[in-house]
Amino acid sequence: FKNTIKTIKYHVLLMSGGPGSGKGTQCEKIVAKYGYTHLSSGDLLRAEVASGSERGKQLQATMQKGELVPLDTVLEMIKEAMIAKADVSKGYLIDGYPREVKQGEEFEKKIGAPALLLYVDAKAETMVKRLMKRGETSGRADDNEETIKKRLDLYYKATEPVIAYYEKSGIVRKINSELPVDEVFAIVEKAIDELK
Ligand SMILES: Nc1ncnc2c1ncn2[C@@H]1O[C@H](COP(=O)(O)OP(=O)(O)O)[C@@H](O)[C@H]1O
Ligand SMILES: Nc1ncnc2c1ncn2[C@H]1C[C@H](O)[C@@H](COP(=O)(O)OP(=O)(O)O)O1
Ligand SMILES: [Mg+2]
Repeated sequence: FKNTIKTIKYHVLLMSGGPGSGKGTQCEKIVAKYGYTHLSSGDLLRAEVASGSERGKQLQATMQKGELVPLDTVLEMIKEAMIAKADVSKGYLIDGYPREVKQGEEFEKKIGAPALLLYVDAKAETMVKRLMKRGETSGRADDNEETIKKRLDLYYKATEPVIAYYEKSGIVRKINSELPVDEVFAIVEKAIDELK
């Protein structure tokens, strides 16, 4: 694995922001326009849960509490998914990782340096409102009031420092996600088009 991952020569974009800020929504639009490979850590974890494996059961319990699953598990999943797409990928869009500074450090060590971090920013009040609405239909075990509160707390405590960590390398672009989806995407497009 180690050697394979080093041959990845395309852009790696990170999508960061709070729960319900609109990461997944913007990722879908990015994939449609730019053809990047979208890897959502949450989706990868939920797929493992859906498989019914023993590991999946443990992950489900952690996610239901709004806590972070072990770093090694999620990084290994992302790495494997990246390698599986290495031949066909035009670039990678990593959604939901890193969620803590340590995850960022390990990513750099084991995979490489990202080209851009899109910081999808919305107010806490907005995020809660969107997640409660999403919860009406998402079927997600973590889209309930109690877990949402924990996820938000953890976001401010563990994930926001990740953004400060990457700001030092000048790759952070802040995206105002209070705007309507298409207006948010216009800002995203600008940030991506500046690459190269
Ligand atoms: N700019 C926006 N304006 C209004 N609603 C939005 C916007 N972006 C996302 N949403 C809605 O908010 C909810 C959470 O979005 P999602 O993309 O799943 O966020 P995340 O992946 O960051 O948790 C979804 O129901 C989505 O339709
Ligand atoms: N990088 C990561 N490290 C640890 N746990 C993670 C993780 N990414 C996702 N998880 C776990 C904990 C999260 O609360 C849960 C859902 O993640 P998600 O689908 O990315 O949420 P959202 O899109 O609402 O921000 O999965
Ligand atoms: Mg998401």
